Amino acid sequence: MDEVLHGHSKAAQGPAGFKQNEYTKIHHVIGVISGKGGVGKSFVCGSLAVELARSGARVGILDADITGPSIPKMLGLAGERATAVNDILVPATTKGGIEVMSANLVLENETDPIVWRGPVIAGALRQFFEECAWGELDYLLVDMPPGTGDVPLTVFQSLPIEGVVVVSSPQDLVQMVVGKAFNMASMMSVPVLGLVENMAYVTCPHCGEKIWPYGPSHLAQTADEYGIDALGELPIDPALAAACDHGTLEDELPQGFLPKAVDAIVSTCEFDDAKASGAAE
Ligand SMILES: Nc1ncnc2c1ncn2[C@@H]1O[C@H](COP(=O)(O)OP(=O)(O)OP(=O)(O)O)[C@@H](O)[C@H]1O
Repeated sequence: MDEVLHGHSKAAQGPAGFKQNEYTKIHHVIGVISGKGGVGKSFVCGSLAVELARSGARVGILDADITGPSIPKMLGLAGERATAVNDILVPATTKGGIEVMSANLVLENETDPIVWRGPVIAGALRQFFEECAWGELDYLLVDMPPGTGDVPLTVFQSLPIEGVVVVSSPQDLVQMVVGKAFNMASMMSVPVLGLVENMAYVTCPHCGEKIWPYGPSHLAQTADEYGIDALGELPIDPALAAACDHGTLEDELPQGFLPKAVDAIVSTCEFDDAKASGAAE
Protein backbone atom coordinates (compact mmCIF):
# COMPACT_ATOMS: atom_id res chain seq x y z
CA MET A 1 0.00 0.00 0.00
CA ASP A 2 2.77 2.38 0.91
CA GLU A 3 4.31 1.79 -2.49
CA VAL A 4 1.04 2.60 -4.25
CA LEU A 5 0.70 5.87 -2.34
CA HIS A 6 4.26 6.99 -2.43
CA GLY A 7 5.84 5.32 -5.43
CA HIS A 8 9.54 4.80 -5.81
CA SER A 9 11.15 6.34 -8.80
CA LYS A 10 10.23 8.11 -12.01
CA ALA A 11 11.24 5.05 -13.99
CA ALA A 12 9.03 2.78 -11.94
CA GLN A 13 6.00 4.99 -12.12
CA GLY A 14 4.92 6.72 -15.20
CA PRO A 15 5.33 7.68 -18.81
CA ALA A 16 8.80 7.62 -20.22
CA GLY A 17 10.61 10.93 -20.00
CA PHE A 18 10.10 13.31 -22.91
CA LYS A 19 13.12 13.83 -25.15
CA GLN A 20 14.50 16.97 -26.74
CA ASN A 21 14.32 17.15 -30.53
CA GLU A 22 16.88 18.29 -33.08
CA TYR A 23 15.56 21.88 -33.00
CA THR A 24 15.90 22.21 -29.26
CA LYS A 25 18.78 22.60 -26.86
CA ILE A 26 17.42 23.32 -23.41
CA HIS A 27 20.06 23.52 -20.72
CA HIS A 28 17.86 23.65 -17.61
CA VAL A 29 14.22 22.91 -16.83
CA ILE A 30 12.78 24.47 -13.68
CA GLY A 31 9.21 24.03 -12.42
CA VAL A 32 7.03 26.51 -10.57
CA ILE A 33 4.47 24.71 -8.40
CA SER A 34 1.81 25.41 -5.79
CA GLY A 35 -0.18 23.23 -3.42
CA LYS A 36 -3.44 24.62 -4.84
CA GLY A 37 -4.76 27.04 -7.44
CA GLY A 38 -5.06 30.79 -7.41
CA VAL A 39 -2.00 31.67 -5.33
CA GLY A 40 -0.23 33.50 -8.16
CA LYS A 41 1.95 30.64 -9.42
CA SER A 42 1.72 31.81 -13.04
CA PHE A 43 2.44 35.38 -11.97
CA VAL A 44 5.60 34.23 -10.17
CA CYS A 45 6.59 32.02 -13.12
CA GLY A 46 6.13 34.94 -15.54
CA SER A 47 8.04 37.29 -13.23
CA LEU A 48 10.95 34.85 -12.92
CA ALA A 49 11.10 34.54 -16.70
CA VAL A 50 11.12 38.33 -17.10
CA GLU A 51 13.94 38.75 -14.59
CA LEU A 52 16.04 35.95 -16.08
CA ALA A 53 15.53 37.34 -19.59
CA ARG A 54 16.50 40.84 -18.42
CA SER A 55 19.77 39.37 -17.12
CA GLY A 56 20.54 38.21 -20.66
CA ALA A 57 19.51 34.56 -20.35
CA ARG A 58 17.61 32.76 -23.11
CA VAL A 59 14.30 31.83 -21.50
CA GLY A 60 11.20 29.89 -22.44
CA ILE A 61 7.99 29.10 -20.57
CA LEU A 62 6.13 25.86 -21.10
CA ASP A 63 2.64 26.57 -19.80
CA ALA A 64 1.74 23.16 -18.39
CA ASP A 65 -1.31 24.65 -16.69
CA ILE A 66 -3.20 23.32 -19.70
CA THR A 67 -6.74 23.88 -18.47
CA GLY A 68 -6.06 27.32 -16.94
CA PRO A 69 -3.42 28.93 -19.11
CA SER A 70 -2.62 32.50 -18.10
CA ILE A 71 0.99 33.03 -19.20
CA PRO A 72 0.36 34.31 -22.76
CA LYS A 73 -1.98 37.06 -21.62
CA MET A 74 0.28 38.47 -18.90
CA LEU A 75 3.22 38.54 -21.33
CA GLY A 76 1.38 40.37 -24.09
CA LEU A 77 0.65 37.33 -26.27
CA ALA A 78 -3.16 37.40 -26.06
CA GLY A 79 -4.52 36.72 -29.53
CA GLU A 80 -1.17 35.35 -30.76
CA ARG A 81 -0.86 31.88 -32.23
CA ALA A 82 2.01 29.43 -32.19
CA THR A 83 2.92 28.47 -35.74
CA ALA A 84 3.76 25.03 -37.05
CA VAL A 85 6.35 24.08 -39.66
CA ASN A 86 6.29 20.48 -40.89
CA ASP A 87 4.39 19.34 -37.80
CA ILE A 88 6.84 21.04 -35.47
CA LEU A 89 5.37 23.78 -33.31
CA VAL A 90 7.16 27.10 -33.09
CA PRO A 91 6.61 28.93 -29.78
CA ALA A 92 5.37 32.51 -29.70
CA THR A 93 7.94 35.06 -28.57
CA THR A 94 7.30 38.04 -26.31
CA LYS A 95 8.75 41.43 -27.12
CA GLY A 96 11.42 40.81 -24.46
CA GLY A 97 12.41 37.57 -26.22
CA ILE A 98 10.77 35.01 -23.91
CA GLU A 99 9.52 31.98 -25.85
CA VAL A 100 6.12 30.69 -24.79
CA MET A 101 4.17 27.54 -25.56
CA SER A 102 0.67 27.31 -24.14
CA ALA A 103 -2.70 25.72 -24.88
CA ASN A 104 -4.02 29.25 -25.43
CA LEU A 105 -1.63 29.66 -28.36
CA VAL A 106 -3.03 26.65 -30.20
CA LEU A 107 -6.75 27.01 -29.48
CA GLU A 108 -8.89 28.48 -32.21
CA ASN A 109 -10.56 30.70 -29.67
CA GLU A 110 -8.85 31.71 -26.42
CA THR A 111 -12.09 31.56 -24.48
CA ASP A 112 -12.80 27.97 -25.54
CA PRO A 113 -12.85 25.85 -22.38
CA ILE A 114 -10.37 23.01 -22.30
CA VAL A 115 -12.31 19.95 -21.25
CA TRP A 116 -9.67 17.37 -22.01
CA ARG A 117 -9.14 14.26 -19.95
CA GLY A 118 -5.78 13.38 -18.40
CA PRO A 119 -4.34 11.37 -21.33
CA VAL A 120 -5.17 14.14 -23.83
CA ILE A 121 -3.54 16.71 -21.57
CA ALA A 122 -0.49 14.46 -21.27
CA GLY A 123 -0.38 14.28 -25.08
CA ALA A 124 -0.47 18.07 -25.34
CA LEU A 125 2.37 18.37 -22.84
CA ARG A 126 4.43 15.90 -24.83
CA GLN A 127 3.84 17.92 -28.00
CA PHE A 128 4.78 21.16 -26.24
CA PHE A 129 8.10 19.63 -25.26
CA GLU A 130 9.03 17.04 -27.88
CA GLU A 131 7.42 18.52 -30.97
CA CYS A 132 8.28 22.12 -30.39
CA ALA A 133 11.27 24.00 -31.83
CA TRP A 134 12.49 25.77 -28.70
CA GLY A 135 15.95 26.55 -30.07
CA GLU A 136 18.70 27.01 -27.50
CA LEU A 137 17.45 28.02 -24.07
CA ASP A 138 19.34 28.55 -20.84
CA TYR A 139 16.15 28.05 -18.85
CA LEU A 140 12.80 26.50 -19.63
CA LEU A 141 10.41 27.42 -16.83
CA VAL A 142 7.41 25.15 -16.48
CA ASP A 143 4.25 26.72 -15.11
CA MET A 144 2.93 23.56 -13.47
CA PRO A 145 -0.74 22.74 -13.11
CA PRO A 146 -1.90 23.69 -9.60
CA GLY A 147 -2.31 21.12 -6.87
CA THR A 148 -1.01 17.61 -6.56
CA GLY A 149 -3.25 15.58 -8.87
CA ASP A 150 -2.83 13.49 -11.98
CA VAL A 151 -1.60 16.22 -14.33
CA PRO A 152 1.16 17.68 -12.14
CA LEU A 153 2.25 14.09 -11.51
CA THR A 154 2.52 13.49 -15.27
CA VAL A 155 4.55 16.66 -15.67
CA PHE A 156 6.95 15.61 -12.93
CA GLN A 157 7.32 12.18 -14.48
CA SER A 158 7.78 13.34 -18.03
CA LEU A 159 9.84 16.51 -18.03
CA PRO A 160 13.48 16.59 -16.95
CA ILE A 161 12.81 19.01 -14.10
CA GLU A 162 15.96 19.95 -12.22
CA GLY A 163 14.28 21.76 -9.37
CA VAL A 164 11.07 23.52 -8.38
CA VAL A 165 10.16 26.83 -6.82
CA VAL A 166 7.10 26.51 -4.57
CA VAL A 167 4.66 29.43 -4.51
CA SER A 168 2.30 29.89 -1.60
CA SER A 169 -0.30 32.31 -0.34
CA PRO A 170 -0.12 33.48 3.30
CA GLN A 171 -3.06 31.23 4.26
CA ASP A 172 -1.46 28.18 2.64
CA LEU A 173 1.60 28.63 4.83
CA VAL A 174 -0.63 28.34 7.86
CA GLN A 175 -2.84 25.58 6.49
CA MET A 176 0.07 23.37 5.44
CA VAL A 177 -0.94 23.30 1.77
CA VAL A 178 2.74 23.95 1.09
CA GLY A 179 3.48 20.53 2.58
CA LYS A 180 1.54 18.85 -0.23
CA ALA A 181 3.60 20.56 -2.92
CA PHE A 182 6.83 19.91 -1.04
CA ASN A 183 6.01 16.24 -0.51
CA MET A 184 5.02 15.75 -4.12
CA ALA A 185 8.36 17.12 -5.32
CA SER A 186 10.18 14.95 -2.78
CA MET A 187 8.32 11.82 -3.85
CA MET A 188 9.35 12.54 -7.42
CA SER A 189 12.95 13.10 -6.28
CA VAL A 190 12.96 16.68 -7.56
CA PRO A 191 14.86 19.20 -5.41
CA VAL A 192 12.87 22.12 -3.99
CA LEU A 193 14.82 25.33 -4.59
CA GLY A 194 12.77 27.27 -2.07
CA LEU A 195 9.50 28.88 -1.12
CA VAL A 196 8.02 32.21 -2.29
CA GLU A 197 5.15 33.77 -0.36
CA ASN A 198 2.94 35.69 -2.77
CA MET A 199 0.43 38.39 -1.81
CA ALA A 200 1.93 38.66 1.67
CA TYR A 201 1.55 42.40 2.21
CA VAL A 202 0.43 45.68 0.68
CA THR A 203 2.43 48.88 0.64
CA CYS A 204 0.49 52.00 1.63
CA PRO A 205 0.55 54.30 -1.43
CA HIS A 206 0.64 57.35 0.87
CA CYS A 207 3.26 56.59 3.50
CA GLY A 208 4.99 53.46 2.13
CA GLU A 209 4.23 51.46 5.29
CA LYS A 210 3.94 47.70 4.74
CA ILE A 211 0.60 46.32 5.88
CA TRP A 212 0.29 42.57 6.49
CA PRO A 213 -3.44 41.81 6.01
CA TYR A 214 -2.99 38.15 6.97
CA GLY A 215 -0.79 38.89 9.98
CA PRO A 216 2.95 38.45 10.29
CA SER A 217 4.50 36.21 7.66
CA HIS A 218 5.01 32.51 8.40
CA LEU A 219 7.42 32.14 5.49
CA ALA A 220 10.67 31.71 7.45
CA GLN A 221 9.07 29.33 9.93
CA THR A 222 7.50 27.15 7.21
CA ALA A 223 10.67 27.10 5.11
CA ASP A 224 12.60 26.04 8.21
CA GLU A 225 10.15 23.28 8.92
CA TYR A 226 10.75 21.72 5.51
CA GLY A 227 14.45 22.51 5.45
CA ILE A 228 14.18 24.68 2.34
CA ASP A 229 15.14 28.25 1.54
CA ALA A 230 12.77 31.16 2.09
CA LEU A 231 12.86 33.06 -1.21
CA GLY A 232 11.00 36.16 -0.13
CA GLU A 233 7.57 37.70 0.39
CA LEU A 234 5.92 39.46 -2.56
CA PRO A 235 3.43 42.32 -2.21
CA ILE A 236 -0.12 42.48 -3.47
CA ASP A 237 0.42 45.15 -6.09
CA PRO A 238 -2.61 46.51 -7.99
CA ALA A 239 -0.31 47.92 -10.68
CA LEU A 240 1.06 44.44 -11.35
CA ALA A 241 -2.43 42.91 -11.37
CA ALA A 242 -3.33 45.50 -14.04
CA ALA A 243 -0.10 44.75 -15.91
CA CYS A 244 -1.05 41.05 -16.03
CA ASP A 245 -4.49 41.99 -17.36
CA HIS A 246 -3.05 44.35 -19.98
CA GLY A 247 -0.19 42.05 -21.01
CA THR A 248 2.50 44.48 -19.93
CA LEU A 249 4.22 42.53 -17.15
CA GLU A 250 7.55 42.67 -19.02
CA ASP A 251 7.46 46.47 -18.94
CA GLU A 252 5.96 46.96 -15.50
CA LEU A 253 7.74 44.42 -13.32
CA PRO A 254 10.04 46.37 -10.97
CA GLN A 255 13.76 45.57 -11.29
CA GLY A 256 14.85 43.02 -8.70
CA PHE A 257 11.31 41.96 -7.80
CA LEU A 258 12.22 38.46 -6.58
CA PRO A 259 16.02 38.40 -6.42
CA LYS A 260 16.35 35.44 -4.06
CA ALA A 261 14.24 33.17 -6.26
CA VAL A 262 16.19 34.21 -9.37
CA ASP A 263 19.49 33.57 -7.55
CA ALA A 264 18.26 30.17 -6.37
CA ILE A 265 17.55 29.14 -9.96
CA VAL A 266 20.78 30.51 -11.39
CA SER A 267 23.02 29.10 -8.67
CA THR A 268 21.37 25.66 -8.73
CA CYS A 269 21.81 25.46 -12.49
CA GLU A 270 25.42 26.66 -12.31
CA PHE A 271 26.10 24.06 -9.64
CA ASP A 272 24.53 21.32 -11.79
CA ASP A 273 26.60 22.47 -14.78
CA ALA A 274 29.78 22.35 -12.73
CA LYS A 275 28.87 18.89 -11.46
CA ALA A 276 28.14 17.68 -15.00
CA SER A 277 31.41 19.07 -16.40
CA GLY A 278 33.33 17.60 -13.45
CA ALA A 279 31.76 14.22 -14.12
CA ALA A 280 32.62 14.48 -17.82
CA GLU A 281 36.34 15.11 -17.17
N1 LIG B 1 1.37 39.73 -6.02
C1 LIG B 1 0.35 40.01 -6.82
N2 LIG B 1 -0.11 41.29 -6.93
C2 LIG B 1 -1.16 41.58 -7.70
N3 LIG B 1 -1.84 40.69 -8.45
C3 LIG B 1 -1.44 39.39 -8.39
C4 LIG B 1 -0.34 39.00 -7.59
N4 LIG B 1 -0.18 37.66 -7.73
C5 LIG B 1 -1.14 37.26 -8.59
N5 LIG B 1 -1.90 38.29 -8.99
C6 LIG B 1 -3.04 38.23 -9.90
O1 LIG B 1 -3.90 37.18 -9.42
C7 LIG B 1 -4.45 36.45 -10.52
C8 LIG B 1 -4.19 34.97 -10.37
O2 LIG B 1 -2.81 34.75 -10.50
P1 LIG B 1 -2.20 33.51 -11.27
O3 LIG B 1 -2.88 33.28 -12.57
O4 LIG B 1 -0.73 33.70 -11.27
O5 LIG B 1 -2.59 32.36 -10.24
P2 LIG B 1 -2.26 30.82 -10.31
O6 LIG B 1 -1.82 30.39 -8.95
O7 LIG B 1 -1.33 30.53 -11.43
O8 LIG B 1 -3.67 30.25 -10.59
P3 LIG B 1 -4.02 28.76 -11.05
O9 LIG B 1 -2.92 27.92 -10.51
O10 LIG B 1 -5.33 28.51 -10.39
O11 LIG B 1 -4.04 28.79 -12.54
C9 LIG B 1 -3.84 37.03 -11.77
O12 LIG B 1 -4.79 37.85 -12.36
C10 LIG B 1 -2.64 37.84 -11.31
O13 LIG B 1 -2.52 38.93 -12.11
